[in-house]
Amino acid sequence: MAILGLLGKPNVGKSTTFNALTENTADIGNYPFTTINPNIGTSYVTKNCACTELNVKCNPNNSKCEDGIRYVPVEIIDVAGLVPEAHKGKGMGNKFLDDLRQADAFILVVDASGKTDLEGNPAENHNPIEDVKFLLNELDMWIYNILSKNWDKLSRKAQQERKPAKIIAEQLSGLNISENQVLAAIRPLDDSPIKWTDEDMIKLATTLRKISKPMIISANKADHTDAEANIEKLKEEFKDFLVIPTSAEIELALTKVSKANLVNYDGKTVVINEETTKDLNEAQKNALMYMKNYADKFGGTGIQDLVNRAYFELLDMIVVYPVEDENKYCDKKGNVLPDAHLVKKGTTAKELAYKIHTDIGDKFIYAVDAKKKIRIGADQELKDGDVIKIVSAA
Ligand SMILES: Nc1nc2c(ncn2[C@@H]2O[C@H](COP(=O)(O)OP(=O)(O)OP(=O)(O)O)[C@@H](O)[C@H]2O)c(=O)[nH]1
Repeated sequence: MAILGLLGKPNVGKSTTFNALTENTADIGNYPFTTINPNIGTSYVTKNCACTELNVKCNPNNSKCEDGIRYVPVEIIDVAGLVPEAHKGKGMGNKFLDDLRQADAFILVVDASGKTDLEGNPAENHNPIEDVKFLLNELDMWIYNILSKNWDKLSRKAQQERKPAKIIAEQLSGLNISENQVLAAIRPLDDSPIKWTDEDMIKLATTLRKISKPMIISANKADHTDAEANIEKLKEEFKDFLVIPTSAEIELALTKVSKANLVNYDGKTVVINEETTKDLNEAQKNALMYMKNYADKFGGTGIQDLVNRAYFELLDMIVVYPVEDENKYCDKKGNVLPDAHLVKKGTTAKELAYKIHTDIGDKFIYAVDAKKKIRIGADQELKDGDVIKIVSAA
């Protein structure tokens, strides 16, 4: 399962983002994560549930469905504030950078209001472009440090065995970089690894970071009056990145008032509950109105978009529904569309079988596309929203 990492300097709203993303997840279902690390939390992606298209009522098990929207659990890791030179150990940098190793994609949180300097201290007119640049540099230097450990010895070995990509992929194991990806990354370099300069190695680290750690920029504190111009600057400067304006503070507050039944918030629009809010004081009513106006104007706070776009666009994942009965779309116990699985686009029917159980994969015979009621073979690639029955001898 892919993990999303939240990354940023101190005081940009990372914890607020993390809390907003993980606040509402207690009732999602039996998610498969067992971690007890306090900075790892469960959030979810949202997707139109297959129950609407099939016109059935579902009984989710590993996820939740509300008003035709499926909430599929995902893991988020919050990496404590990064400061410049973290890769040299500044501000407990290396511990945090090691946490990052686990993440498959990042949300890079910046303060779009420009009210915090590079170290996270209060400031005026700080340019958030600088924040993105230093964070990317920290990541590059972190990979460079791993890459260059024992490089004298390793480069000679790579030279002798003529397998530099294999040796580098091993050196970076844990970063999820395949030998083929390394091969593409080292193509512009000299054939002899012992001739690679420090500059070559830093460039290689940058290329490998781009390959292995895709990222979205969260332009947070977008509710602040000074944010708009900075958001435009970020979009202009980082055209290759998705830049999403967010207000973690409003999202967290909306999640809480929604839990308290004061509003109905579906992630996009806010409906104030007249009944439960009638005894609130003027200031409280104004606060609700302010949040409602913000969410209505921007179609939400951007926070859920971060997760959805990270999984569906950066990581290129789709949602599929394994079932045991292709006519009733249910499992053995009669639960309709019980499980929603997030899988990489390109996953085949047999690979899905392996994700369900090794035995089911080993003894795979064929699969059925339950929507079309047709048989599909082991190598058939699944499509988003597919409902799949696996037939196996297990
Ligand atoms: N206006 C506004 N303020 C925000 C927003 N998100 C966070 N803040 C405020 O920014 C400050 C820092 O937020 P945190 O979530 O603690 O920031 P952090 O990045 O986790 O900071 P560290 O824990 O030091 O790494 C707090 O005062 C928040 O209330 C937002 O969307 N809008």
